[in-house]
Amino acid sequence: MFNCHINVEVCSSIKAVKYLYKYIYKGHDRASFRIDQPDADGNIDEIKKYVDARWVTPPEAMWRIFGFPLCANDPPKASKSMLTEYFKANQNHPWARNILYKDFPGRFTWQKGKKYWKERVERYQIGRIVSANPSEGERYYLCVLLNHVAGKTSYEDLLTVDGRLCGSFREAAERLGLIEADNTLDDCLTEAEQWAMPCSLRRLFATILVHCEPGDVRGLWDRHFEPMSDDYRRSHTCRIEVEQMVLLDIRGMLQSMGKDIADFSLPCIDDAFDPTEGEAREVIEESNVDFDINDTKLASSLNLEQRVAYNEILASVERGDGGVFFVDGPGGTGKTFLYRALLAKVRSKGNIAIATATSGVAASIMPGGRTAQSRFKIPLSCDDGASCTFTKQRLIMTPGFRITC
Ligand SMILES: Nc1ncnc2c1ncn2[C@@H]1O[C@H](COP(=O)(O)OP(=O)(O)OP(=O)(O)O)[C@@H](O)[C@H]1O
Repeated sequence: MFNCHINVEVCSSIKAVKYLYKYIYKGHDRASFRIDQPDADGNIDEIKKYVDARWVTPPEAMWRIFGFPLCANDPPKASKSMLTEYFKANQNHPWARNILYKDFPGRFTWQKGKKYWKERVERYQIGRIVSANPSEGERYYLCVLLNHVAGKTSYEDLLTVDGRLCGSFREAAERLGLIEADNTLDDCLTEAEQWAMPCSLRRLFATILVHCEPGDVRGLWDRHFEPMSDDYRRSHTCRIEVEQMVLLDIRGMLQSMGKDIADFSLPCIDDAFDPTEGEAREVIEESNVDFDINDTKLASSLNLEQRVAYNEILASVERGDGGVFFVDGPGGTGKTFLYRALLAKVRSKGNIAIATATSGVAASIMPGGRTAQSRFKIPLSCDDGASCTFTKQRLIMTPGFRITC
C-alpha cells in the first residue's frame, strides 16, 4: 500500500527523545550570507543574523571560532549576585572591609529572596564559597584575588592595583604577585581537598601541571599525595603500589591533555605496576566500548543502498587499504542504521571503531559516540598555529574504522 520509506519512532528511551529534539531544532540545511553595512546608528542585528545563518554545532565552539561573545552582562553588575552584593556590603559597612570574601559567610548571611548580605546575629555557621579550577582562566584568577584581597567595593576596584586599572583578573593577580609563587596552587589543591574525591584531586593536579607551570612540582606532589591517594589506600596497603597507581592515573590524564608525565619531576613509573602495559588511554577506552548484540543483526535487514555501502566499507576495512566514504541521504533514510551495523560488525571482531560527530547530540545517537573535538583533541580556537594534541603514539594504534557524522 505504501510504496515508500516510512520513519516510525517509538519513544522508548531517552535517545529517542534526543533524536526528536535534534529533528525539531536542527532545521533544514541552508547557508545564507549577506554583507551589509550597520544601520545609521552603527547597529548590527546580530540576532537576525544568527537566526538566518544558523549553524547547529556546540554554541561554545562557534563562540570561540568566531571570537565574539554570544551573550554578556554589560555592565556586569546589572544583576545581583553574591559577589556584587559583597561589593555593596563593603561599601555600606566599612568595618567589614577587612573580611575576605571566603570568610564573609561567617559574619553575614545571604538573603536568598531579597539578594543581599545581612549582618549575622545568630550562631556561628560554616559557609562554602564556590571554588574554581586553574583551567577556567579568568574565573580562577577572580577566585585567587578574592581569596587574598579584602574590602573591594566593585569589579573596577578589584581590578585596580596601585592606582592602575588592569585589563583582566589574571593581570591584577600577577601585579599583586599572587600567581608567581606556587602558594595559590597549593591553596587551590588544599581547598579542593575539603570536598573533592581523590579522583577529582588527581585530575586537578594534572590540570595544574598542564596549565599553571608550577615551579615546585615535586613539592606539590609531596604535600598533596595523601589526599590524592585516599581511595587507593583503602584497598592497598603497600605505599609504593599506591604511589604507582596514583602516578599511572595522572599519566593517563596528562596523556589525554597531550602531555607526557616524564616531562614533570614526579617519581618514576615502574612498568611492572602498569596493567595497561603502556597502552594509550584512548585505545583502552575505545577497546572497552561495548557493542549491542542486537546491532550485529542489523546487517541482515539493510536495504539495497545500505548494503552496497556496508559491503564496500567493510571490504576496505578488511583489506586495510584505508579510504574515505561519504554517506549522504535525506533525514530518516537510514544513515545511522548503517553506522550502527558497521560499528557492531567491527567491534564484534575485537577491533576498534571510533564513532565521532561534530555535536554532542549527533554523537549521542551512535553507540560509543563522542564529539570529534573530544576524541581527537581538536582545539576550539582555530588560529594559524592550532594543532590537535592527539599524539603519534595514539595514532599508531588508531582503529581500522572511524565514523564521523
Ligand atoms: N534497513 C532498515 N530496516 C529497518 N529499519 C530501518 C532501516 N534503515 C533505517 N531504518 C529505521 O529508519 C529510522 C531512521 O533511520 P536513521 O535514524 O538511521 O536515519 P538517518 O538517515 O540517520 O536520519 P538523520 O539524518 O535524521 O539522523 C530508524 O528508526 C531506523 O531504525
